[in-house]
Amino acid sequence: AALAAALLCGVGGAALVMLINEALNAPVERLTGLLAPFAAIAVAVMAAQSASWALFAHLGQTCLARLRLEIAEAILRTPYRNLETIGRARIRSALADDAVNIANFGVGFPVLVTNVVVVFGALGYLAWLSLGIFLVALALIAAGSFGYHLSHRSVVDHLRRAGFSQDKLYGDFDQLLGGAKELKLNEAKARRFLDRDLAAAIAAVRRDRARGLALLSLSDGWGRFLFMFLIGMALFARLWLPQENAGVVTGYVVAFLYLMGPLEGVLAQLPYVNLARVAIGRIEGVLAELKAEPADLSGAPAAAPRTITLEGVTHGYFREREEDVFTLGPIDLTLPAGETLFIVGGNGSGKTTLAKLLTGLYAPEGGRILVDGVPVGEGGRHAYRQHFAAIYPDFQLFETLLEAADGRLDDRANRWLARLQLDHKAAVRGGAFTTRDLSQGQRKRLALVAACLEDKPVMVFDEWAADQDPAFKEVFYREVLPELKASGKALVVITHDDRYFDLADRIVKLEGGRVISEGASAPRSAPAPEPSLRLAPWRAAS
Ligand SMILES: Nc1ncnc2c1ncn2[C@@H]1O[C@H](COP(=O)(O)OP(=O)(O)OP(=O)(O)O)[C@@H](O)[C@H]1O
Repeated sequence: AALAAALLCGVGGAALVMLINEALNAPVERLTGLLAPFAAIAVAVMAAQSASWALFAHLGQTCLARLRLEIAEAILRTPYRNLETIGRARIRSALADDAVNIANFGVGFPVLVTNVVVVFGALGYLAWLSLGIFLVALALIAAGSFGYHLSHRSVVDHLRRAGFSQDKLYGDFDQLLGGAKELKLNEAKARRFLDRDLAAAIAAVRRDRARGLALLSLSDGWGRFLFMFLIGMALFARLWLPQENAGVVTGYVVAFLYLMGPLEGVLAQLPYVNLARVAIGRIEGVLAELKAEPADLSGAPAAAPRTITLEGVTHGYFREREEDVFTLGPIDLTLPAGETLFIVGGNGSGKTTLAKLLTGLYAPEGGRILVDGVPVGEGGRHAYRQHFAAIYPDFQLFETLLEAADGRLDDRANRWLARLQLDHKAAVRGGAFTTRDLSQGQRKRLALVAACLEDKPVMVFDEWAADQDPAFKEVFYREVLPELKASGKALVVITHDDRYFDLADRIVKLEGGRVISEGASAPRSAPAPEPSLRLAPWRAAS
């Protein structure tokens, strides 16, 4: 419908050119006969134009909404490791700028269609007026279009390059917002970041976009020049084609002048067409990388596992810059229901990586995972992940909680909040936290409430207690964990809190990606040695 309305508008526009020319050359007695058609076509053009613009705007926005949902769905369905390697900046860029460029094209598309139809209709009329002049005009237009086409290829190249620079820019914006505290505390650091990193990324986008658009304006100017040339050619055609009558020449000049508007409309839309072309390519690229992992989403939740077993499981990170690979494993580990397993080890020893493998966020590169003796295949990983509730150090605290089966979510949540000494700060009403604006440690407690309410058979805490005060650490290790354990859950606790190692049923210690010890209890760490790196003493004011 949108396209039909745009076509109608274009055909009406071309008809108006003919009518105007007729009216200009018609004797007065014929003029009355042309008045009604002129008025009718003018009204039809206006109505068709409004309709096509409104419909295309609707189409553009619908397309934008669907695209965003499609990308969001793809983000959810792709393996987690894929998201880490593609990077947030690129995905955000696709969701924001690229998608908007496509929607903008949707808004401008009727202008393009209408104007292209007007241009072609008027050209047809001109061919009918005089084939000789028309053929010369056509040859000129063909030559002009070729020049246009050549410059457009490099326009698209520049715009594509601007897209890559934009990904980097989005990454820097993340750093600017995420690192606002650090930047405010250190002016030199802020200036360096702003003047070097951010300014360079902004300049790169500006440079490539500006070059692309400048090149486009050159070809735009070339198009306009060509048009003037065509008008001149029609004006002076009688010098070379004396047999042409003045009426035909007027027809040409009027048609060309009338066409200036539509042609400018087409030229003005070309940057948007190109931006949209580049954006579509980039979104397709991101969507292709966001390949969905096979998953059966319809299945009923599986029964709680009695044991989860990792057999020779490995995972490697390749870091291009250092040409280095960190490999975790091979790891052999069995986690029975109701067991509290502590995973300990130094920074970078692979604890979080192991937790990501255990929870199914990473697919094992080697080895396999078994649930009650049955291997978890590629297609079963989605269902497998549903056995876990985990709080990672970079947890996300969602405002709303999942509705409980018994419909008493608020009661249960508020009881948990009281247990975690947060009832004076926040509450759960209508399945949502009343506030999330709390301290980091308090927000982590809210995340703990959300995780407990999910009521999963296995819970993973990745350094959960690291930012809790000593009193609450005590509550967490001595009350919350035993209570969760008593309800039959398997608990995996990644921790450095050696004061509480005695609470573990088993402790696994990692070093350099390998299990170096595993046992019912780990030796308490020896008293801390004298620090070899002393902090510089405060310099006394001289
Ligand atoms: N996203 C990543 N990309 C590439 N390499 C990574 C990534 N995450 C971790 N690594 C590598 O894996 C190693 C183990 O990281 P991991 O996060 O598992 O350690 P960890 O034991 O949890 O450390 P911490 O106690 O500091 O949290 C790191 O030393 C690092 O070399």
